[in-house]
Amino acid sequence: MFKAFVDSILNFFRSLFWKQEMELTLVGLQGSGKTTLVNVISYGSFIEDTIPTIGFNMKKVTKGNVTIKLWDIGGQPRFRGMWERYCRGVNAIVFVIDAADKEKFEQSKQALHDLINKPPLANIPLLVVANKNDLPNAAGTDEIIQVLDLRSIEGREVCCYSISAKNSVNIDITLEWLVKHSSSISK
Ligand SMILES: Nc1nc2c(ncn2[C@@H]2O[C@H](COP(=O)(O)OP(=O)(O)OP(=O)(O)O)[C@@H](O)[C@H]2O)c(=O)[nH]1
Ligand SMILES: [Mg+2]
Repeated sequence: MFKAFVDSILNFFRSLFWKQEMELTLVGLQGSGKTTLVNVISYGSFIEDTIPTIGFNMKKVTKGNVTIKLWDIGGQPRFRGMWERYCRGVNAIVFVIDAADKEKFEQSKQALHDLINKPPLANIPLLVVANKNDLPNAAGTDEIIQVLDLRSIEGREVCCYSISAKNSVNIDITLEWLVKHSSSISK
């Protein structure tokens, strides 16, 4: 009883003084669902008619005491040269893969490893989100970890979640991981 009272007082003061700002960059092949995920995080709802991202978009959202700047970079081949620049100095990289599009797994693996092997991106935490788990043939996390060879990645925090931006599945744990594991590298 007394402990609960003390905890609530502490939480109140924490909420007054504890503020966190972070920047995340979302990358991944075209059509994997980056913009849809950003929309779900920002507005809490699925927006069906996204158009391919040309270049990049930025959205700023506040969740409790955390303000998150989300960089959403186009996944078309002509924009992939921009990925590294927008990943420099961010608190975490979010790599989005369409878990149902198995034909593109190899391409995703290449794109991911090309990116994270760039020296300026060393140590930046990496969250792989296997999106579209609402589709019947979507691969689960074990398969994604294997096809993307995530176990070979060393020297940074790495995690993989199976999500559905469409049905808002596992969006909360995705954000929780990002807030908890984000490095304090500043842009
Ligand atoms: N079934 C299903 N469809 C999804 C999901 N997330 C996104 N989509 C659909 O996938 C398509 C592409 O989504 P976008 O968010 O535009 O993909 P993107 O990664 O931003 O694509 P680029 O901007 O071209 O790189 C759209 O038709 C979305 O409605 C999901 O969780 N489940
Ligand atoms: Mg997009």
